[in-house]
Amino acid sequence: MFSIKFNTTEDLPEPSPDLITQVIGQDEAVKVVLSAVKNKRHALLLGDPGVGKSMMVKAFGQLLEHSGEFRPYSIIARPNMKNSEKPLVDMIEGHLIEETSEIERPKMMKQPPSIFTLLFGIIASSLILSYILNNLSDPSSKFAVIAAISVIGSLLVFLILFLNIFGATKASMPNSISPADIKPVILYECKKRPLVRASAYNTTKLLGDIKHCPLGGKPPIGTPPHKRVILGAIHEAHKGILYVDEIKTMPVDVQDYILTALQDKQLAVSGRNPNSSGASVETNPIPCDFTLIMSGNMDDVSNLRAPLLDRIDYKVVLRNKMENNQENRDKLLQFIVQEIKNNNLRPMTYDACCEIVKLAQLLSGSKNKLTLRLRQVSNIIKMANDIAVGKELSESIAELSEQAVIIETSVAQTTEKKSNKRIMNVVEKFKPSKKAEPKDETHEMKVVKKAVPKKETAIIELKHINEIIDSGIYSMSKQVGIDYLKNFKRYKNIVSNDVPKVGVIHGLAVLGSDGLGDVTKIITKIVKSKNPRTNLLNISGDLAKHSITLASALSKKLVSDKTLNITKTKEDLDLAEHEIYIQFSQSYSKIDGDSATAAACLSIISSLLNIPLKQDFCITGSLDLNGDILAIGGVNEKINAAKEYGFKRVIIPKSNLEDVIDTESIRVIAVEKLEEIIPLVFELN
Ligand SMILES: Nc1ncnc2c1ncn2[C@@H]1O[C@H](COP(=O)(O)OP(=O)(O)OP(=O)(O)O)[C@@H](O)[C@H]1O
Repeated sequence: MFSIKFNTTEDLPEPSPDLITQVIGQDEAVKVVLSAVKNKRHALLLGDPGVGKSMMVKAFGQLLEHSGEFRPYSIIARPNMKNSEKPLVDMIEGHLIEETSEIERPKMMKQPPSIFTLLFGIIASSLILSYILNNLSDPSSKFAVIAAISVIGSLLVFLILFLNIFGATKASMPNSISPADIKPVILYECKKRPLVRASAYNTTKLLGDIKHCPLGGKPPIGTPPHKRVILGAIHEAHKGILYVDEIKTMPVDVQDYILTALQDKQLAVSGRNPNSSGASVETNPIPCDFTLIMSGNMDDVSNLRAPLLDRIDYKVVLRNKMENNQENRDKLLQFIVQEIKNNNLRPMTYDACCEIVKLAQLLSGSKNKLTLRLRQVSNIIKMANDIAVGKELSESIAELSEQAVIIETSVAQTTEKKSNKRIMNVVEKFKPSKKAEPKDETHEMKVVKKAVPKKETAIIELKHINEIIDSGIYSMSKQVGIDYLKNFKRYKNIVSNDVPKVGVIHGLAVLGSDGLGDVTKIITKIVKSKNPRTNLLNISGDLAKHSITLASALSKKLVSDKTLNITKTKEDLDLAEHEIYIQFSQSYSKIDGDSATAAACLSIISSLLNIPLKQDFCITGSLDLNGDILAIGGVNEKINAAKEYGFKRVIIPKSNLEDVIDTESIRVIAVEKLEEIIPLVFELN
């Protein structure tokens, strides 16, 4: 399996701390994007979720920190004396030194206590007052307390109301500006080449904002505009990388702003919320010369405006699977070791690592491939770790309570003269929460020590991985599928048997996006009718409907042309006077696709010619008009379903044979043409 032998992953070398060497299976993409970043070209990373897009960008950030010269800089904001609504933002190259000590850092605005605070205060003080008064017997003391609290309360109410109601009015009055209000503030200090990450939907984080001031935003009560400027990620990424993920959610106006920033290499910050006092404030353009890397899934590109897409030089598609060879299996092993180290997990046994490789095959859909959707694999490893650790804990706790019972009994027997309190003390000490070492180590306590859970001994074993895979807990659709099969399978009238039936065949389907196979019974009945047509029952998806209609036409043609080499025909067969009913029996979940065409075609032929079909096999395969059996998806899930229902044979397209992972306890027959299937499935004698 791997080029190295080991018992557990603890025997393997530690992973490299360099993130770039931790990215596996994306060598081409890494090379391309690395050169893009070095040459300050913009890039778009596309690929399935969890294939390592963010990880790659993080790795580039780590590399950039150590590459080339970088001159630190700071961004400061000053008040604009001519127009206070247009604060001035400057970039200062180099380290901030003492002469800029005049500059202060922006603090969060202190807001006056609200009316709610006032109400809360009144209720709280009334309660305290009533409590105090109840406890005072002297009437003069009661009077003094009431008077004192009334004076303090009135002052507080006045102050709060003044700040809340008259604050804004006061703010608009001509004011004298204090020196603190004209001090410049540091908005951002950049000491190393930045990698700034922002989600596409977070407009404020991306483009910056001007904070709201409930007091009107003018000194002395309000906060001056230059102190309310918040820089965006595009400004903080100046001279570095701006990484924007989730491009699907990027609003069109944000795309336009980014476009402007890319072109002008500068962008002003203005208030984003029209209801805020910041809406009327706008800074001068602030430098933002960055390398843009965006990422998303393949379909998300449609959300990007053409002019922005045009300015992205590199469009890199990340792979979602790699070849299953020794080199890549070793890489997968490296990934397991990394995940264990990076997430502080327990070591994993050799067998469990092999099972992860098998899982990677299954998730890739082929024996010859390994999935690169590694977040999913990582999640499974983490959950298996939780089970391993959880089992250890529960075993220890069980062991602990067992010991406690033994000791309780032995203490009771051997120290009859001692008081009950003493016994209770000993039993108390068995509790694992008591960490303190007993001073006087008695026999009972030694036993207790033995029973305290041993730390860090759990190992992730094959059974833990299998528990996660079998439960399907890592995928919602898998769980729904498992639940469906568990609760519904027993009602399904599907049994592998040796009694051939006319028009009845077992097809195979995959339920849900993450795939769980199921067997579907297809039944065809022909009835005499003046209206010759094909009726489809319980078939939901459009593709399925079209393909079964096609299968019906093809089977009629094959029967009328007598190309199937089947001599027996129904005496009264006249296709012009028959209506065909095809039913996907007990198929209640949405099934789409064309993988049931071969099965449906055989079922119709069986009905048309009145020849029974054997009932000991399942079949999957897409059929084209030439009678060729073409590849289908989810072949492994389908084979597993056939096994689950007890079938001994499964017919699959030849082009899928190389994907088949496990052929244990079932005969897999690969076919290329419809003619090849005829002798395998019809009871011709
Ligand atoms: N190619 C890879 N090499 C090593 N680990 C990987 C790789 N791809 C994914 N992983 C693991 O999966 C985790 C998630 O990957 P990452 O966030 O980079 O995926 P993504 O492609 O950005 O996903 P999304 O599109 O959902 O944001 C990583 O932290 C890492 O543990």
